[in-house]
Amino acid sequence: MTTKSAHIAGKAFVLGKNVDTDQIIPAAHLVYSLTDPEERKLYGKYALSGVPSSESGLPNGNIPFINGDACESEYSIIVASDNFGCGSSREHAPACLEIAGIKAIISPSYARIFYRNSVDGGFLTPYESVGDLSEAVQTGDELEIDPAIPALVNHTQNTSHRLKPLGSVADIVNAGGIFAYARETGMVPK
Ligand SMILES: CC(C)[C@@](O)(CC(=O)O)C(=O)O
Repeated sequence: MTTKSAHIAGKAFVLGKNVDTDQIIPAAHLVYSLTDPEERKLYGKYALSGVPSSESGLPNGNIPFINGDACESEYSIIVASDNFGCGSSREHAPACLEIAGIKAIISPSYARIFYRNSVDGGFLTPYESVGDLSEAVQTGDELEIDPAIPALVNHTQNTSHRLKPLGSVADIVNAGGIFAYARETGMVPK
């Protein structure tokens, strides 16, 4: 399990507000095994497949998150508007984004269940932005997250933005999830 709050760098994929779990991974795709090495790749292939094409990558949309028959995205950091991960409690939502190669999400706000699934499952790091950055970043921008500040650096636009500290979930994120954290802290046997 990688240290989830280390320096995360990669290309941005921008989304709007209220991206729900059915847009992230439509219910029809909840049939694949998450433990079978080959089947689990399909979660990456269909990640964000429920996002309306007109909103995919914004501002004028129609930017594919996954190209062709690939199961991994060229993008590593999602920058979205408010209320990311709303809707159902499916853990497949953060899981499919991790399988597709997403390391972190930046949004002003999250649905609580999606946020905790992301952290506790060690799937990806959900950073809260200070304000909505979905119009300050463009899909394809080269980003880097400095966890020490924390801050988002946009190397393409030569800008930087404050992020809210991870706070109480930092130790769980750094451990790579709640089970690793529980073993590390002796809450459960190693
Ligand atoms: C059980 C799962 C398929 C669920 O029904 C759970 C939920 O609705 O929170 C979903 O749609 O994600």
